[in-house]
Amino acid sequence: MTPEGRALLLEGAAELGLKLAPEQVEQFGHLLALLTQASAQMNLTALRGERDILLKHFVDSLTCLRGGWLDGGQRVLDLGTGAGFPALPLAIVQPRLQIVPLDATRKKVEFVERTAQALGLENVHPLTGRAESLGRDPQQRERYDRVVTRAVAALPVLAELALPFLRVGGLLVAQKGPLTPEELEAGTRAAAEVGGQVRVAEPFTLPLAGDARTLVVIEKTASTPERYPRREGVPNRKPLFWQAT
Ligand SMILES: C[S@@+](CC[C@H](N)C(=O)[O-])C[C@H]1O[C@@H](n2cnc3c(N)ncnc32)[C@H](O)[C@@H]1O
Repeated sequence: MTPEGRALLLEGAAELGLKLAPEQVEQFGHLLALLTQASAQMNLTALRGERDILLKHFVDSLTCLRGGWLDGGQRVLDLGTGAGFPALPLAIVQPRLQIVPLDATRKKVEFVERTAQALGLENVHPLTGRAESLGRDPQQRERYDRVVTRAVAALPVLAELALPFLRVGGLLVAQKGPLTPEELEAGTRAAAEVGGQVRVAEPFTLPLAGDARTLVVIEKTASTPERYPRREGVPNRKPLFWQAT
C-alpha cells in the first residue's frame, strides 16, 4: 500500500470512529496486494486501483459496523461474500466475530479461504453453496446471530435468503445503495412473511467518496415458516411482494 493509500484508509476508518492498529493496517495492505494480484488472473471484482479498492471495498465494508449491531462475539454469516466483502475487513477489525463468508461461486470462496489464511484470520470460516439450499440445512438454519450482506439483491430477496439462517432475536444487517420507498415497503412485507421486522433503514454517505448508502437492519422476531427459502433461483426470479427488474 502506498503512503497515500495508508492515509486514506486511516482517514476513512476514523470517519467511522475506528482507530486501526498498525497490524490491522498491515493486514489491509496484504489484502490489497492479494486482491490486486488475483484480480489480474480471474474475474473477482470490478474495482481496480488502490483508491477505489480502499474506499469502495475496505472502508465501504466497514460501514456495516455503524450502529454497533456487530459488536461483541457474534456468529456472523456474510451472504454472497464474493471476493470477501464485507467479511474480510470485518474480520480484521473485529477479531471477536466468528465470520462465515458464503458464496455460490467456488473459486471466489477459495480465494477468500486462501486470503484469510495468508492474513492469519482464524475467525473466518468460508462456505460454498447457495443460500436457498444451505438455509434449509439443519446445521445452518437458525444458527447465526447476524447475517451481513452487501451488493447482493433487492431487500425482499435478501429477507427471504437471510432470515432462515438467523436465530430468533438475530439481525440481518444489509448494506445497500440508495433505497427507494417501494423497495423498503416490499422488504418490510417480505420480512414479515419470513419472520422479521425492519428496525432501521438509515441513509448515509460513504466516507471520503460520498456515495449514497443505506444500512438496513431487520430483526428476526419469529421462526421462519418451513416453506422458506423457496428453491434455488426462485427468490430472485419472483421476489416476495416485489416486481423483479
Ligand atoms: C455483486 S456480488 C457482491 C459480492 C460482495 N458482497 C461485495 O460486496 O463485493 C454478489 C455475490 O453474491 C453471490 N450470490 C448471489 N446470490 C446468491 C445465493 N443465492 N447464494 C449464494 N451466493 C449468492 C454471487 O455469487 C456473487 O458473488
